[in-house]
Amino acid sequence: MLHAKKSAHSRRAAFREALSSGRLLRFPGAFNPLTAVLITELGFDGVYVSGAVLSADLALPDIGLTTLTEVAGRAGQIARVTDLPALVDADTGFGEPMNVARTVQILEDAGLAGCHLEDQVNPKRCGHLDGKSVVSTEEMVRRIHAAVTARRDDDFVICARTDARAGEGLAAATERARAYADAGADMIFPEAMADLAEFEAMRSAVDVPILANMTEFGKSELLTTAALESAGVNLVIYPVTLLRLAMGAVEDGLRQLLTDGTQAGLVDRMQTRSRLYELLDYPAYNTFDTDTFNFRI
Ligand SMILES: C[C@](O)(C(=O)O)[C@H](CC(=O)O)C(=O)O
Ligand SMILES: [Mg+2]
Repeated sequence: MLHAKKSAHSRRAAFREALSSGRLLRFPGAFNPLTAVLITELGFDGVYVSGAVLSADLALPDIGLTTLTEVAGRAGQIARVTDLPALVDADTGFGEPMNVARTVQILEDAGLAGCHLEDQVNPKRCGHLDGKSVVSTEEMVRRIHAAVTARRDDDFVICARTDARAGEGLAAATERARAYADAGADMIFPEAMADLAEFEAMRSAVDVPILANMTEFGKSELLTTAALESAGVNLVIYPVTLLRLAMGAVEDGLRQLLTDGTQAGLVDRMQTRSRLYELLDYPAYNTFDTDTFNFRI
């Protein structure tokens, strides 16, 4: 009811422990808090808060237009409804290393379990598009130092993402990953790996956990959890999957509504009122007032 039961710190500690278990953790991208409730109920290991989704939700392209306040606000709303750890996309950290430091503290305050910071230049773009540029390794190391030094909870996970694979090749990406881990990053997010062999190469390059981004319509082959786990990947995100599914259904539904002049033919595909109320834990609010849930559905 109302909120997560576990403190942010205990969720972070559990996240750390799970990351070192050798198990693959599955983090679908929640496009709103209600989605995070469903992700939790169905037994996933965590919730991802995607920058691409956050900007698309505002009808904006993912080019760094969203502000720290917007990202922290939405990520906080999502993190507070689940006992699972929530990992948020902090893009390039919203500015200079000093901005990165402030970003980390604000995301900690918002109850997140961790964030990822990437080595792209500003304005950034989706990691699966062509034409990306990255900052120097030294500049990214400064971002990581700022992040690691700023956090007040040592269990807050700082994940460093490298976008170097596309422009500089796999060897450069693994070299950067090593430098980022040496600088104190807790996890590496190698962006736009082509296939399992590339994840394996990244796995042997670093000792810290690694993250796989299974985004659709991108540059990575969509690999199964079994394959990723066998390659030693620690965490998989499905960042935009649920938004794409929902928007596909929304568009189909709108078209059918226009054609049929009624939504009657769509009702079978909808989440029912009773399922929605179950997810909202509606009856539990009778703890406050027994007249709250006094109807049948
Ligand atoms: C993971 C990602 O950073 C995101 O914002 O979700 C995106 C996903 C996408 O655009 O498909 C990315 O840059 O890979
Ligand atoms: Mg992103």
